[in-house]
Amino acid sequence: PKILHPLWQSPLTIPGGTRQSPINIQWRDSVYDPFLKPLKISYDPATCLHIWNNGYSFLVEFDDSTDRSIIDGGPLENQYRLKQFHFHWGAINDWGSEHTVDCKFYPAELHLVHWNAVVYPTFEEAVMEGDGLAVIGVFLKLGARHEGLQTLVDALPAVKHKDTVIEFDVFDPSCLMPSCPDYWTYAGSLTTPPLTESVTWIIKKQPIEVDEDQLEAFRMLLFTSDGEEEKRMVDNFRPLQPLMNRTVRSSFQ
Ligand SMILES: CCCSc1c(F)c(F)c(S(=O)(=O)NC)c(F)c1F
Ligand SMILES: [Zn+2]
Repeated sequence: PKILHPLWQSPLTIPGGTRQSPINIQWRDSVYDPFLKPLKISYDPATCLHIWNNGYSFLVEFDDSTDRSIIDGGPLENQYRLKQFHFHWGAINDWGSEHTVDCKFYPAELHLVHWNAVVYPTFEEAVMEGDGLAVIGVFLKLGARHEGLQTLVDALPAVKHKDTVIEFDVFDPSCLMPSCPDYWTYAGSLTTPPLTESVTWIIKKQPIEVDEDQLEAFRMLLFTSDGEEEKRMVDNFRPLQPLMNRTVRSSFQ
């Protein structure tokens, strides 16, 4: 029988998929690559547009019609434009991240999605190409309240239901970056439909800290639309996928 994911009604593994995400990052198996450059991040806070509950997560979307918010360097051959960021989280603090490190889950994971506008004319086309997307993954761990995240948390009640949007016109996602420059990188895929194998993953080694109230604010969002029977938006992470013939490289020794 075809086993479908309860949330996404899509196959848990893509037939013929050789570079699916997420994966467990086994620290000792990652290979230091001295040729990896530092990641360069330059975001313009004015490119922030709105927050949207799309029924899988809440997305903070950016104006990607110019190169005002971009990343460059790292494992990338071109600069990539910021399209949106979103999170994946659990019902409780014991799990929630998509990637794991030495089989350890974090309570949540931030994804900043960028696309290769140097080579591809649209985001939709980049989603279908092996070098089309670059996603920065940042782990969230329970700790001190994150002041930068709080402005986002305060807006979440306005997007409680699926398909609700709220204007959000100034936010600098750089405030969500950990101070340590170290990262792992590997070739992978989207973790939500269309699950295309188009992502260069850049996973930051150092997590950021958020407090319990901030994680609870994520958990009060709903998968469901207004008027439907309420289903809390939790556990919106995909199961781990086989590493297959891939090496995870590290930017640090
Ligand atoms: C056509 C996709 C719409 S944009 C998007 C997204 F909404 C999303 F959730 C993920 S993810 O796979 O869940 N996390 C990396 C993506 F990669 C994305 F590119
Ligand atoms: Zn994601």
